[in-house]
This record gives sequence, structure tokens and C-alpha cells, in this order.
Amino acid sequence: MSIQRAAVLGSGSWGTAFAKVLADAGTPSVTVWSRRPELAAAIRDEHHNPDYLPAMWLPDAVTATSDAFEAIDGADLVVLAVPSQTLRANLAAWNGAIGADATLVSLMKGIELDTLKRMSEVIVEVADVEPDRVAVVTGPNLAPEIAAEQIAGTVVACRDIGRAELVQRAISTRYLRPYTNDDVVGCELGGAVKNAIALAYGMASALGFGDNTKATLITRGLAETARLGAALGANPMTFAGLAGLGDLIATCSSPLSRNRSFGERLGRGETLEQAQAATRQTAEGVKSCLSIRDLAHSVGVEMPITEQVEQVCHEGVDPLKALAALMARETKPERPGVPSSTGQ
Ligand SMILES: NC(=O)C1=CN([C@@H]2O[C@H](COP(=O)(O)OP(=O)(O)OC[C@H]3O[C@@H](n4cnc5c(N)ncnc54)[C@H](O)[C@@H]3O)[C@@H](O)[C@H]2O)C=CC1
Ligand SMILES: O=C(CO)COP(=O)(O)O
Repeated sequence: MSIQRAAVLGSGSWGTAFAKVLADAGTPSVTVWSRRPELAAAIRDEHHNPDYLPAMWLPDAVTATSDAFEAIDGADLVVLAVPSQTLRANLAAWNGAIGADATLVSLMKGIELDTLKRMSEVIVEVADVEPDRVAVVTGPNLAPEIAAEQIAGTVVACRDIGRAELVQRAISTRYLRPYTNDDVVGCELGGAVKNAIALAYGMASALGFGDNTKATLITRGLAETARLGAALGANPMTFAGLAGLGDLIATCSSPLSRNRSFGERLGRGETLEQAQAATRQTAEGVKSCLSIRDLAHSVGVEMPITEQVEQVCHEGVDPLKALAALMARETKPERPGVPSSTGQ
């Protein structure tokens, strides 16, 4: 079995690059939905997305429309690629259009404000589908690099491994190597939390801190991600994989990352409003740091870096003071609760 017709809902950087991946992997028909008719027309008629990926040309199998129902009609794969906080409203508007057997794929890396739900949970609730029908694609996948066919790995997470393998086949190309994983919770948390950590990394970088600081933020950022994951039932090994460490390294270290760049702006002294005004694309961590912090509180988990990022973004705390607050925390073992090694 293979995917014959895919709909990609959202024509930002990743939605557009993902449409190319699907077509390059052999999907005969890929329809991108764009809110703006002029962008849909550029993708459809010129095979080009001038706003988000001006250097990329799309294969002939990719077309576009500004009518979401037209895109979804007959699709056996429905890919959701809108900003996380807009998913619920968008999906509600499309309700009833998604076919009864279609596989739904989330590309989004955020946690919903207020409900504190992961994107796959929002999809299950709003589209009223079984969790087994929802897959998550996540990993170190900066859209401009994938669009340029630079080789990378990614993860297809789904509770139904047969369905994960279906999506795996649908996106397997000579430049993208997908692995399956049944840990949907861990994969989604890895993708969402790394955005908050990348904001902290960007702040530290703009403040002139060096590689020791950056390595510490990555490592302790991963530790707090894994703590949250453990409390929510994720497999700890997921965080050592592409959806955890892999994505964290890519996002923190790349100037292409919107989250890292946003953090750099804050580190240079811009206010949230100034940074937002200068940023056209989605930096998910700016909103998700609030929901991740609340999710952590709800299960009694400490996430100090995410909390300080929230303080800088939403309480106007000076980034340097936020880093100082992290250093002033009580000292503790590196892995509390984990038995000491025996080789001493
Ligand atoms: N860009 C990347 O490299 C990657 C992005 N992602 C994730 O993919 C998701 C989508 O991100 P991108 O495509 O990068 O975003 P983007 O910022 O490039 O584009 C977002 C798209 O959503 C549209 N949009 C904005 N508000 C909307 C609304 N209310 N309703 C419907 N559409 C709306 C925009 O017009 C745009 O087409 C995010 O969760 C992001 O974290 C995941 C992996 C890589
Ligand atoms: O998720 C990404 C890479 O895997 C993209 O990160 P940004 O949203 O920070 O650009």
C-alpha cells in the first residue's frame, strides 16, 4: 500500500518543503493549501514559494489551492503544517472533510496554550479520530536545508507501526531518511521543548557566551525535556535520538532556526514586541514556553531553563539575569534518583 494523494495544509517553510519530499518520494499527487490565493497561485503555476523558500523549485506532482476542502478531498494522507496555536481553529473549520481512512500527519512542534495538549492530542480531539491514525514527523529538519536536498534523518512516530511505515515509505528519499518510533509522546515533547531551549541558546549566544555555556544549555535542556517526558510516560531513550538530541542540536546551532534567532534578538536587548515585529515566521517556543512550563507544573517537574525563557519572553526579565538565576539554583546531583555507578 502506498499514498496516492496527499494534502499539505499550510504553505510556510516546512509545509512547502515537506510537499517536495512527498513528491520526490513518489507520491503522484500532492496538493498544498495556502491561506493566501496569490501564494497558492505561485506554487501551482510557477512551482515556487517566493515568500518562504525562494531558492526552491517544486516538482510537477505538487499543486496548490486556497480552498482547504479542495486540497483534502480524496487525500489518503493529510499533513498539518500550520502554527501550533492555530491548529484547533483551522481543523475545526475543516471538520468532516477528512476521509474516514486517511492518515493524519502532524509536522507541528508546539504545546497548545490553556489545554496543554500536544498537537496529536488536539488532532485526535478536534478531528475525532483514533490516536492510531495520527503520525508525527519530527527531527533535525530545518526546512531550507531539506529543500536544498541536504541529507538528514527524521522520525515518524505513530502508535500504529504499520501506519508509521506507510508514512516512512511516503517520505523516504535519497536526502531524507525516516526512522519509525512508537513513542509519540516523547517525539512530540522533544520537538516542542527544543524550541524553548533554542531561545535560551540564542540569548546566551547574543550575550557573548562561549561553547561551554552553549553545551551546558543543550545538555541541561535535554535533561529537563527527559524529566518531563518521564513524567508523561515517554521512553527516555527517545530523547537520545533524532527527535530529542538531534533536533535540539540542529535548532540550537543553526542560524536558520527561527527560535534561536528570536532568542538572539532578545539577547541583544530587543523587547518581545520588537522581536515579533521583526520576525515573519513562526518561533513556536515563544508561546509554547508558557504551556510547557504549565504542563511541567501540572506533573510536578522542574524545568528551570524553560521557566527562565518564559520569564524573559513574557515577564520582561533581562536575559543576563535569567542566566544568572539558573546559576544561582541550589546545587544537586547530575542525575537525581538514579543509582550511583558501580565502577568506583
Ligand atoms: N520551518 C522549519 O524548519 C520547521 C518547522 N516545523 C514546524 O512546522 C510548523 C509550521 O512551521 P513553518 O512551516 O516553518 O511555519 P512558517 O512560519 O514558515 O509558516 C506558517 C504558515 O502558516 C500560515 N499561518 C499563519 N497563521 C495562520 C493561521 N491562523 N491559520 C492558518 N495558517 C496560518 C502562514 O501564512 C504560513 O503559511 C511549526 O510548528 C514548526 O515548529 C518543524 C520542522 C521544521
Ligand atoms: O524544527 C526545526 C528544525 O528541526 C526548525 O526550527 P525553528 O522553528 O527554530 O526554525
